[in-house]
Amino acid sequence: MKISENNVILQVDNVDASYGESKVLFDICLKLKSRERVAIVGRNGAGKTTLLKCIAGFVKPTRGTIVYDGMNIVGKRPFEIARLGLKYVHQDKGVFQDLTVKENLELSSYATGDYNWDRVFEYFPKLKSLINRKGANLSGGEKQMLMIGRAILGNPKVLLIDEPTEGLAPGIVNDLAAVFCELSKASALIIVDQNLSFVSKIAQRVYAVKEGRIVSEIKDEQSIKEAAYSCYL
Ligand SMILES: Nc1ncnc2c1ncn2[C@@H]1O[C@H](COP(=O)(O)OP(=O)(O)OP(=O)(O)O)[C@@H](O)[C@H]1O
Repeated sequence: MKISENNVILQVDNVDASYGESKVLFDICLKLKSRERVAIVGRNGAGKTTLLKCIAGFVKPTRGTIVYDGMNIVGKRPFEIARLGLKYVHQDKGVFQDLTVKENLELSSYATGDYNWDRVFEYFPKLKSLINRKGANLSGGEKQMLMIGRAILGNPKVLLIDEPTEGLAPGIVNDLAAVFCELSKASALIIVDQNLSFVSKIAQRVYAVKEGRIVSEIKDEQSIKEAAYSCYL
């Protein structure tokens, strides 16, 4: 592991990104320390998912650098970045619908060489009882558990998680908050979420994004919720 002295595992500097002629990210700079929990908030279409996709290699920035574990990863392909230990949990994809929970986990184990499913079941005991159920027949919350469970195989250093609470009941959202705090003992997390009460429970720092730019960085836990609202105005 090459984590730098100040413990920064991921550093994004001056990143721009476009879809064709349409520029959606402007001069994005952010950093993430080892085992830190950072949230990104902002309105629909602000560019949050695009930012995660740039970091994970699905969208290539038109400018800037993304240094992960001491290495500029711009231009690397998503599977290469995942193999280096930086995993992206998509907003609505990631569970193979026709495969069972077991088969879904097997695919990730095959890719990572990590067959320690006990760790997955420690975080998400319910998955054990659903082991033979097909992905298509899982509830939204169960799918979310499976996607995160798959992502933690291989012990990633960084997890990027896109809208984990979307469509989930409040009880499950609370459980997820506890799981994320536990997960961050092993991996640093960047979570994109519009649920500000969830964000204020889990995030140690928040970046607010508006129209493709980071408009504020909020470090004070007391004011995370209040300040995060500013990017919705
Ligand atoms: N594949 C694409 N091709 C063209 N434009 C895109 C594509 N994906 C996203 N966009 C546009 O880029 C902008 C940023 O989208 P992005 O999905 O990153 O925003 P977001 O903040 O994650 O939004 P949401 O909260 O609704 O998921 C939006 O204007 C969106 O329409």
